[in-house]
Amino acid sequence: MSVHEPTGNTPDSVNTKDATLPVHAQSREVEPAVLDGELVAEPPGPVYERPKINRLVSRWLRSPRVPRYLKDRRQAAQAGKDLLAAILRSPLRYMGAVVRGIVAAARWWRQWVTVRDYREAAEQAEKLADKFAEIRALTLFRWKVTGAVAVAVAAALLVADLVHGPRALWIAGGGVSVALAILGRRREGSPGRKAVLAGPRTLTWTMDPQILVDAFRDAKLIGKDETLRLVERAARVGDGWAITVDLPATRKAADVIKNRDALASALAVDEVQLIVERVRGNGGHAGRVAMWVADQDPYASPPVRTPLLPMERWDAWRPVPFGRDARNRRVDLPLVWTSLLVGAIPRQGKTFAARLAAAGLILDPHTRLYVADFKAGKDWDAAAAVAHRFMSGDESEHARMLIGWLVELISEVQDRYRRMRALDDSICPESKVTPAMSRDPSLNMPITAIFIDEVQVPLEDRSPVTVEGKKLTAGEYVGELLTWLAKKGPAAGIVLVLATQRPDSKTIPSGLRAVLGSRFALRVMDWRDSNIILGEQMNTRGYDSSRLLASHKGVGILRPDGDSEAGADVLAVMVRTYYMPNEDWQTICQRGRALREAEGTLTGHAAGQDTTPVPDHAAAAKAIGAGNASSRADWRVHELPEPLASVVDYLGADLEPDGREFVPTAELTEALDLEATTLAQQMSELGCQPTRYRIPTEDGETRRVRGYLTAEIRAAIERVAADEISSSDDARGDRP
Ligand SMILES: Nc1ncnc2c1ncn2[C@@H]1O[C@H](COP(=O)(O)OP(=O)(O)OP(=O)(O)O)[C@@H](O)[C@H]1O
Repeated sequence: MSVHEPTGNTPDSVNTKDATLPVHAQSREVEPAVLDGELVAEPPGPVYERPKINRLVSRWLRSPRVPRYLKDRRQAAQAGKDLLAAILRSPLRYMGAVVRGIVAAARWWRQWVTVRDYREAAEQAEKLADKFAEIRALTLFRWKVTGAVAVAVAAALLVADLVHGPRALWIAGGGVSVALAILGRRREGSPGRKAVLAGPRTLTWTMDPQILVDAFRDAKLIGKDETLRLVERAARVGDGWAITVDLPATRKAADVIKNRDALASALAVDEVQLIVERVRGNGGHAGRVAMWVADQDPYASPPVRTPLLPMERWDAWRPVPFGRDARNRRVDLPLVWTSLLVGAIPRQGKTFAARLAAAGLILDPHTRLYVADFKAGKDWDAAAAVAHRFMSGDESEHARMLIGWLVELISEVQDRYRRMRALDDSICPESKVTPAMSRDPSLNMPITAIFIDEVQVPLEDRSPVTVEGKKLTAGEYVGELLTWLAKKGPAAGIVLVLATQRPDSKTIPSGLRAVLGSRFALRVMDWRDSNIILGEQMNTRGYDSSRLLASHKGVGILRPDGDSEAGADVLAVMVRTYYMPNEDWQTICQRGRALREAEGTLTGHAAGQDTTPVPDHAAAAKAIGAGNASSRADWRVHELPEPLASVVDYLGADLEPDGREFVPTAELTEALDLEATTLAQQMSELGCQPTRYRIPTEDGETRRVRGYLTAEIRAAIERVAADEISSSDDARGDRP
């Protein structure tokens, strides 16, 4: 029931703003406000009927007590197959159990008839000689009992045969075989003879779950007396077997992922064949593991061509088809609102991977492209037909040209933010470009992607540039501009895709790496390089791209942006990129050009208007705050002695004043593979003394550990830099 407000003769004082202001009473007889109302019955709220049967079905499906094979058709089919296989194998298994039973019974009888226990007791008490006569008598007696029982059984069988016919013999034989089968059944921990050098281990866990449990125990993923719980029985999925199990309480699925190699060894498969994932969300928990074991190397098959090839066009806002995982599931890569770093040693497929990302954007005519190919090959040439700006070369002049582009993009981003602030909320609800805004020609805010292949070339360029009176190398300036763009650009619709052959921290500034959202690491030389691309400690979580095989071209570890839909569920995934040879790439670029011509969005280099932007360095320097930029760059410029250089490498952005405050010695020794005493000695030679510091532990407590304050490490770097400068000044002074 609700009371409706009066509408007709409402006094103004009730509804107008002024009425809320205090009013001085003119006289005592103030006319009271007359509120006119009407009682009406509240209309009944909508009743959403849920049929009972639906409720039952949903409870059935959600109940943890109902086994999976009664909920899922695939699991039911697998259960049926398993049952059939068990029935077919049962005669053999029965025979095996009977034979084992006969052996066990014979062993027992031998021990009994030779009075083994009595004899051993006498031996231990060193009274065998005294008891010898007794033991002999007992042995004789037991032999006689055996003979009597054998005669009695034979006689009983003969009588039964004469009275009831051979049926009786069959029944007796059946009964004895059942007893023997029970005696010889396989039990956990049952003793058996184990071969010293058994044959090769093979993958038989799909038949015998005990082998899976043993493998988890052997890999030390569960304790000796712990076991697994089956969530989804082993079933054929694609070209392999999938199974989902629950670990014992307190064991973590993350640890299984981390120790995938040990599990692969215990299961006798190559680690590329074993995929281990956590089951997340409603159907999963921190101890639920989904495993998939491929029948053979999943990357040995011919690569799959990109599905973009037959597409007429693509929407840049949709994640771009990037590749397939080992289970042949599609892996898409969101690009808008994020940025991508691709790293690997040469000839592993970096350019191919970066081109895949580009292909999706090329097929959207509302996307603007900047392509800088510092590889100076012909891999990117076809993109010149669609790119707003294009260059190919590895000289200093190209690095300078890139600086011009980046400064232009910084002004563009600032301009976009300014204009977005002025836009109506219905068009621009947050300070972020939306799909509609990016396609509106009047707003001129298209998704703008900049692809830089072999980005280490401009980042290592030592030619001097002067920005607002400050002297920098071109490489440092490029690093700072890229860092700013990677930080601020994505929300304004700028996508950065950087590919590098040298993913070390001296080349890619840690500040830049820290703000690149998505990472793709193809094969690298060691785990440090892998961590530099994928992020700190990723090797300890089971993601190390140095373990990939050289023959697996295009296979890498993709760590999607944690903020994106793809990155919300998985930390990282191993993927083999789609194969897009040059002719497919050229076709896509030509199609992209035709689309842009039709939409009237062909601009810049592709449209023959290749104007070099006039860089507004003053605005860019103001934006990136050139002052603090150089202090960070200093760490890279100066040649640091070991172990300081490795510490700087390892800590990366954590060493910034707004990064970590303290780093434990144990963490450094593990990361740098150094003895604690060696590290302490070398660091103290550089004037860096360890200290004790309280750090939070996993259970919420704090613990005092030894380590270094990052401020101390920064001070040591500055001392080295100061020494270097003074020694070079001295050297100059000494010159005649
Ligand atoms: N997904 C893939 N499937 C199969 N082969 C691939 C795949 N991606 C790349 N390749 C092969 O790997 C080779 C090297 O690729 P690419 O040129 O991209 O390497 P790169 O890492 O950029 O090398 P560089 O560092 O020398 O520039 C290509 O010639 C291609 O044949």
